[in-house]
Amino acid sequence: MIRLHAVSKSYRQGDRVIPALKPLDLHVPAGTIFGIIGSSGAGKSTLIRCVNLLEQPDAGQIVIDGQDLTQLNAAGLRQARQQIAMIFQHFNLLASRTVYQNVALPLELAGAGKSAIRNKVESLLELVGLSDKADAYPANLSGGQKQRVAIARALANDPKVLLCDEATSALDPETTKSILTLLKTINQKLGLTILLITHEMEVVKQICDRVGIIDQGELIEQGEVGPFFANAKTELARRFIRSTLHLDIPEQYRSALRAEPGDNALPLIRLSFHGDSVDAPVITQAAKRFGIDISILSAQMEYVGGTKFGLMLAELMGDAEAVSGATAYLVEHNIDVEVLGYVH
Ligand SMILES: Nc1ncnc2c1ncn2[C@@H]1O[C@H](COP(=O)(O)OP(=O)(O)OP(=O)(O)O)[C@@H](O)[C@H]1O
Repeated sequence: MIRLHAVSKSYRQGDRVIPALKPLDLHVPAGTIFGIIGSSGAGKSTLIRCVNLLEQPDAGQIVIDGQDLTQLNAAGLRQARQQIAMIFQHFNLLASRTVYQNVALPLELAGAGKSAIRNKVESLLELVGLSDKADAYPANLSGGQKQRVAIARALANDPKVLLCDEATSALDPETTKSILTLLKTINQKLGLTILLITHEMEVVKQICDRVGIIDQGELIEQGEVGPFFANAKTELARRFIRSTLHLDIPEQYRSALRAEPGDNALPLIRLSFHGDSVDAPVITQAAKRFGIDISILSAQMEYVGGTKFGLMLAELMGDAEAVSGATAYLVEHNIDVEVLGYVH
């Protein structure tokens, strides 16, 4: 549905050239939800704004539903954009119009008749769960309700593609969940293709089918969400994945933790599981093989896209040689091991 071929973009500030996107290919299959994740300044906004030519790329092709947008004249582009809706972090509603009038606006601009507009707006407000707010003004709505109005408005012209520019970044976690659930419902009910950008891996985890990670204008890794979470290759991807797991060191350990090993000190380690390592009984095997005890302080396992991954905090108890043998054994079995310190 969406194909980008060798799309690149730089900004110019006086004599300075700021590269924002290096030549980049992307394919978002019809009916899927594709999430682009990256840190601040990585190029996410530039990328999504290039997809509907809000930002003009320097080079490359942007093909939506078989049509190369870069080849269209102004009228053709206006027409093509009816198929590509967009929602934003700050909702961009018109403050002087009611909810009903905001959703009706694209239909009015497209020249629809009054009764067609009424039918469409009513069904859209029902879809987003705001039928009772038709006459309210944006100022009297919560952030989540505002985003629901923006979604209804975006769907008014039956687009094939929905672009979401950090659509949940201004919302609290509960509201974020409900908006993401709504986006998934729309994706499934209407077969809408969704491309979203976010800096939160939770968003990807909750609704995306595929994910791409962007760093300094480059799409450095992409794939289906399950395998991506299970076997991310780049350190940046692994860092984003770890950010969805929340394992704190218990306070009593934190205060006893030292950076240097010493006599009778036990290493406290963080194990990251991904891919095949999760199902294998590697922990017990390591303990048996090297004659050590492993005390698990806390663990979090997650299921994403049908695969498991997770983190564990554990203390290794045994002599130094056995502990380092066991650590190497865990690494050999596809587990990332990080020594957080030594408990004295
Ligand atoms: N209008 C502009 N003029 C000059 N440089 C720009 C402009 N817009 C973006 N940039 C630069 O391009 C690079 C990519 O910016 P972009 O906004 O696409 O990143 P981002 O991943 O969306 O970041 P954030 O999450 O902070 O919004 C950055 O180095 C940014 O400073």
